[in-house]
Amino acid sequence: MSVWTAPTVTAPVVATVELPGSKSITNRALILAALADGPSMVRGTLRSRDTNLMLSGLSALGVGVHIDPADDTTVTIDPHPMVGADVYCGLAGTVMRFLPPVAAFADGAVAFDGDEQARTRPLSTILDALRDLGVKVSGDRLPFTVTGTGSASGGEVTIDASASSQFVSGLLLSAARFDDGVTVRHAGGPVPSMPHIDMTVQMLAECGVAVDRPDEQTWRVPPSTIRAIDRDIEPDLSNAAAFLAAAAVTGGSVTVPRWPATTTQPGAQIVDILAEMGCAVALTDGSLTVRGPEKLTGISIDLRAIGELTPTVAGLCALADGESVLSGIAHLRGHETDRLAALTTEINRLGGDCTETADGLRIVPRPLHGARWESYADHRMATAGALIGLVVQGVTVADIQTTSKTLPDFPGMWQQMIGHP
Ligand SMILES: O=C(O)C1=C[C@@H](OP(=O)(O)O)[C@@H](O)[C@H](O)C1
Ligand SMILES: C=C(OP(=O)(O)O)C(=O)O
Repeated sequence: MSVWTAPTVTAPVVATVELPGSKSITNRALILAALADGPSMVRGTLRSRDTNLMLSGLSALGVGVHIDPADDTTVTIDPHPMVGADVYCGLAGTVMRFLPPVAAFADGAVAFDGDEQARTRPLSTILDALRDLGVKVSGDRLPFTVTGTGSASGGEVTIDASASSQFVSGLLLSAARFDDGVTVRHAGGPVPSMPHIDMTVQMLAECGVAVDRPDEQTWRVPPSTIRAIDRDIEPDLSNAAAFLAAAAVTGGSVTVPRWPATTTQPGAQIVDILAEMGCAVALTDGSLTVRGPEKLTGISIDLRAIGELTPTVAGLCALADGESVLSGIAHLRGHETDRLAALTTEINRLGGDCTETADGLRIVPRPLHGARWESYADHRMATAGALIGLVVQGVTVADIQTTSKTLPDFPGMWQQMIGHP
């Protein structure tokens, strides 16, 4: 496993950073296009491990996937009758939770597998839901098999989505194709990452599929046609967060072009977090600029809706003045790794003071020193290590390549940002 020496800067970072497409929007767009009533073109497609796995999975199922040879971010998806296949999910939550409902419409057995670490991610909720909707499923976690017959009855299902919003999104994305549609009711603790469910609902609406909300806990999708549409994918704002944070910790200035004026991406909320920690933020002519202060202040914040920002925010807190408390994120124990344990171990290894609470982290800033920062196959752990390493000498990050889960060339982009080609 490669070890990467995180570059340290002695001057404020001043840069403009172009971000590739959003993972969450890309993988939804690909699923919807595969289930649509004709070919669709997706422009600005993110080409990273998670989205390439989605493209491979769809292609194995028999869906036409045509990549423009002149621009690999332009992809045409041509729906065909689907067949039995082997599908590899890697560590991608969006693949392991969005594709099994699609497999219900294949004619044959679809065998799913994934990385070793993926086998412990919560999955049984959506597999049980599929069984309740009339789909044949064997297994409760990776590896498992969905045996499709070309159609499935659908109907009403009650699930506990408190471990992941992706259970709801996965069912909704395919719901219109079930004979009776699908009604998903949530019963359990609070659902995390609600903006990601709003993203699903909005993208379905763009394809002509209306999602009815009889109450806060219920989503109802009648059987209907998913219209083929062409889409442009927004830049990935959760990935932008690590680069904007570089301005915050160095007192510098980072600009991200093509920042959407309105978005369902929860990553957009990094702007409010950085402002609360003392940064100046400005959206000018579609570009977002963050200017870092002399010293960041700590923050107390409930991150339940925006959990995927946690590693970046925790990195900022470890470098801020004053205590920070991050709450509402117990479900991060089921992300790529147990992120609460991983952040606590790694921040403390550098001399920091991070404690796990029942549903989050308490971080008290301490002077940090260099050490090896482990990534746990988690792209956001790796970028958090790079962030701290910008201002703490001697930080090395294990397995920096794991960032390719959602960014094709993080090390290159980071070096370019700080002006070290
Ligand atoms: O639907 C999506 O695209 C996502 C939903 C969230 O998952 P959880 O609800 O499991 O946190 C988020 O953390 C993940 O990165 C992407
Ligand atoms: C939780 C994440 O990913 P996944 O889509 O694999 O759940 C993430 O990207 O922070």
